[in-house]
Amino acid sequence: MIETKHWNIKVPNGAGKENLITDLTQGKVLLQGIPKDQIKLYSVITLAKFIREEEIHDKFEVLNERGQALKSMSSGERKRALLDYFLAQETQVLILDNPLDSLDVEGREMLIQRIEEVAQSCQVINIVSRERDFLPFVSEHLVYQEGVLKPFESSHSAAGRSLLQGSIPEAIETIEVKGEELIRMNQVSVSYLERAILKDISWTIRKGEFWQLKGPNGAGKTTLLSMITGDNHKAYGQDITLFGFKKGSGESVWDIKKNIGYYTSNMTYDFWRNQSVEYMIISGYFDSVGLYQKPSELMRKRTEAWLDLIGLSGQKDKPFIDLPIGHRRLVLIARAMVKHPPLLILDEPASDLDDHNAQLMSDLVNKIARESETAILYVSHQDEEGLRPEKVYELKPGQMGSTGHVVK
Ligand SMILES: Nc1ncnc2c1ncn2[C@@H]1O[C@H](COP(=O)(O)OP(=O)(O)OP(=O)(O)O)[C@@H](O)[C@H]1O
Repeated sequence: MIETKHWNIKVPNGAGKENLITDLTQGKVLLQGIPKDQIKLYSVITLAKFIREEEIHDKFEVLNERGQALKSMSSGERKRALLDYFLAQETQVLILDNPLDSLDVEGREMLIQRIEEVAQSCQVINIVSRERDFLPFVSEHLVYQEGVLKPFESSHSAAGRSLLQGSIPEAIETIEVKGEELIRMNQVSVSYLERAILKDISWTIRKGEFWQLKGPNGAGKTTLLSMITGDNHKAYGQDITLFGFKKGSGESVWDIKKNIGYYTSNMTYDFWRNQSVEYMIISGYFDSVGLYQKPSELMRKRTEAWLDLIGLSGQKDKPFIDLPIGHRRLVLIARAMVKHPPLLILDEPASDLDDHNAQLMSDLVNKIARESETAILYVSHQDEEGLRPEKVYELKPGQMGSTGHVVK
């Protein structure tokens, strides 16, 4: 009997992961001679297809143990549910595209164990952006570069050295907030259909503070954020004060939104497909992305300074969508920051990034924290090496919903 070889393959951002996946699923590399219907692929694209089926055709093929559909699950819950669905099917080869990304510590351990069990009877190919996501029981390592699979050698990080040159460009106008507090929540609780998610959250964010919000998958981080951004009607009737406005006191959406710069990793793929890199940053000065107003000279100058800082001035006319993912991430963070909002929210900014780009991103966020008056709320289930939040707020799940704790 021939021994089954499992593979960890590191694919740096921009190396052409889609081409590799096509070659694998068509049996052109590593999997020669295996029937195509015996090769299954788990990826975010597969996940998006299942969600579309739910939305358009009311077809609910993947449910979790609570019978919940993918659409209303948290991002980590979705990943787990889809992987469970795949792992339950018999197949000769399972290709996993970044399976551990955005899972919490416990979720990662459970999943690694589950994949190891499955690997007794099927071949596993684990494609990752970061070395830390290599499956520990797999001994064969490769890296995909210039369209070719090569032997893998561990890369040495440039930790401690700043990768960005220059300073954070200044704001054009100051956005004033009265007092020292930006956000105050007092005993905030949220439930969905009898299920308690958040329990008695009391939390204050003050001007200029650098917070990390963490907690395991499904703990309620996104739900808590939606209390701040005003995107959840469950915020009404709660004791919440946002930028000096008591929630429900007649404040407009704009009264709140003008104070927030927002970035979430979904934005990297979502929209603005035909816009240039320069436009993407300039549009941060305007309230609406679609309505292009004429930028002032000063806006252009500041945008140029941002492009210099993130090392992309030579690429300003390029379509945003053609940039590698790590650069798109920096552009979107710059876009969220151009106005120096009182609060910058970064929701899972490291997801899908490789080691080098994750370090660049952390570098930029640390710099913003050091050199501006903006408060930062960095949301992630996982600690990011090199990131230096001064304060950490942690959600801890419990029977009655997650409780919140200042742990640093
Ligand atoms: N509209 C909804 N209906 C029912 N349940 C919901 C809804 N929205 C969220 N939930 C549930 O609330 C819980 C908290 O979800 P949330 O997305 O806030 O978690 P999270 O901490 O951001 O998780 P992750 O790290 O996995 O993204 C999850 O169990 C989720 O399934």
